[in-house]
Amino acid sequence: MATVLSNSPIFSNSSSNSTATSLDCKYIVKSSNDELGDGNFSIVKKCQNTLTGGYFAMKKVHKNLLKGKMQLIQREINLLQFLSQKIRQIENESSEDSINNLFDGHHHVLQLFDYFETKNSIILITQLCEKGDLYEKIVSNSCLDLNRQVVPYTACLISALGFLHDNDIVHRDIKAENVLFRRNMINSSTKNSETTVLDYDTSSHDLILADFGLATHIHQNDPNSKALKEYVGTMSYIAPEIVCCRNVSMMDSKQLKNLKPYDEKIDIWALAVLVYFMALGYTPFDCDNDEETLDCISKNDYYIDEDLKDDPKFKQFWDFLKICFQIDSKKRPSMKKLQSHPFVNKFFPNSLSQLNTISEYIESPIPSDLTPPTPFLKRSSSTYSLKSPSKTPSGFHLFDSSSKTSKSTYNYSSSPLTEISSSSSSLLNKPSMSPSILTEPAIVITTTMQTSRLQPNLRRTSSLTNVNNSKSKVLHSSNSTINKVKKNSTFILEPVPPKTSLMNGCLSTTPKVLSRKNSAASLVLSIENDSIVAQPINNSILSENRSHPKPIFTIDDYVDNENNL
Ligand SMILES: Nc1ncnc2c1ncn2[C@@H]1O[C@H](COP(=O)(O)OP(=O)(O)OP(=O)(O)O)[C@@H](O)[C@H]1O
Repeated sequence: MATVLSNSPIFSNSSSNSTATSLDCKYIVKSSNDELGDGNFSIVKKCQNTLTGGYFAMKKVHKNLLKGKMQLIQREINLLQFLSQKIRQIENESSEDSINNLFDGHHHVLQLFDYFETKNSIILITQLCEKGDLYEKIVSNSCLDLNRQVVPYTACLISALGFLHDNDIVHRDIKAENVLFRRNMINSSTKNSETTVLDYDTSSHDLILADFGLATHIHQNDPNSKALKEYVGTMSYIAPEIVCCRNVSMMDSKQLKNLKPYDEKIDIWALAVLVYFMALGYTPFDCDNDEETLDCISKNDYYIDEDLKDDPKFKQFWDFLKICFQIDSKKRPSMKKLQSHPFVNKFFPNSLSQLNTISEYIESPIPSDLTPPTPFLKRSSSTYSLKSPSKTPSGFHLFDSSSKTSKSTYNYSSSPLTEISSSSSSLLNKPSMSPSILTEPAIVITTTMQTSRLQPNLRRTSSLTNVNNSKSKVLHSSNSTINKVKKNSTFILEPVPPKTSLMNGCLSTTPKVLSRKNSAASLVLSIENDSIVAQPINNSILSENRSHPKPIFTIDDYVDNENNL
């Protein structure tokens, strides 16, 4: 893995930085409203490189949130840098045709362009994905169209994960919230002249897998590494083998030794959960409480809607899920094999010829006693509780998928993470199930369930102002139509910014925020000798600012004022 940060003071604590020389920041945030999202550790804003004019996403992680866990953000940067180098290498070595292959995995992995450290924060500059995320898309539409959206999105995710796995990286947090849609690079004139009609949602071309905060290398050289025994991920999406790691921090050395490390197949399980969520609008294993959910995951006990079970339109969908939801991870197919599944194989003309039976997708045939039990319906209206941090050796804890909806507040410190407040909303409203149902799975469908199956996150849905719901032109699909759009692919990689325009891991002044709130200022920012300086409007390189001179704040001022972090 590439070593980064060697020439930088990055990740030292702020007090020890006080004597370090810092460069002027080469990025600005143009408005305090330019927030793209936030996570448990970060706030993400749109920014502009002041030397190139290029737009990026700026992920700002406050050092206070990382006390004692600096290695986590360092691991994320190392992985992203490693992947970005791989992407460029592939692009350089590929022929024009393969560069433009819309469903190539490396096009769908978030690129890191730059990173640096300020007094209070670690900052990552990544590809800008300002077209919303998959979670918003699903929730705002109740569910996605199976053929037009779910299938191409799944194909892109298979490719992206295949790319990661080929490079020995496991993502460990595949979920709708971590699938973003990139800024569309095609200019409007090109778009209008495009005559090709496709039978799938072309926003799939812009799909980007993000958030590598939990990603790690699969083949650890260090035999004592505990990374692949960590209890991490998002509750609804974790595989049975992660459930086995639940009490890892309380295990003695013998138990720990007997605990099998998991591998990249956990991403395949999570992918299947996501495919299910896209198609149906609710997740397959969620129950009243964590205990029940974990129990259902361990038993591979997922809900199948009886109305859809025999619907011919869903045949390949159920079959796809069946081969991915295998308790024994070895029986789950690799991403490569999944490409040949009829559910998605029209997007992979070069995939293996179609495999016919489940056993052809897996390493070994499924013994009859391991055939997944008939799933049953579970409903609840509860809020997930977060796991006690003491159970998580790595300092991570298992984040609940509903945290995105309930916006739980967490108290970060070097002491274990604790949930300090939480709303009661839950993605699913499901009634509790009796213990007898647990031991005797059966399909149970009630009218109540049919009407209340999806009551997601009203807060999120009410604020969906930036969801890209544009319906794509529909009709036919064939390899030839896929090829036709290659020439106008959205997969134009952002040009590599010149080295002089990058911060390259150095210690920096905090990025400036150009606020539009107060128009009284008579100066705008400009660049001289790689530094941002205030100067008369007409001389500014930032043409958009000319008619809107703005007061200048640092991003730390903004964040502190907002009490966001
Ligand atoms: N490159 C990007 N472009 C646009 N928006 C982004 C980008 N990266 C992240 N975001 C937005 O910011 C949110 C938080 O980012 P991210 O998930 O990387 O942070 P995190 O602190 O690691 O989150 P989590 O706590 O979920 O792990 C994302 O859900 C997304 O909405």
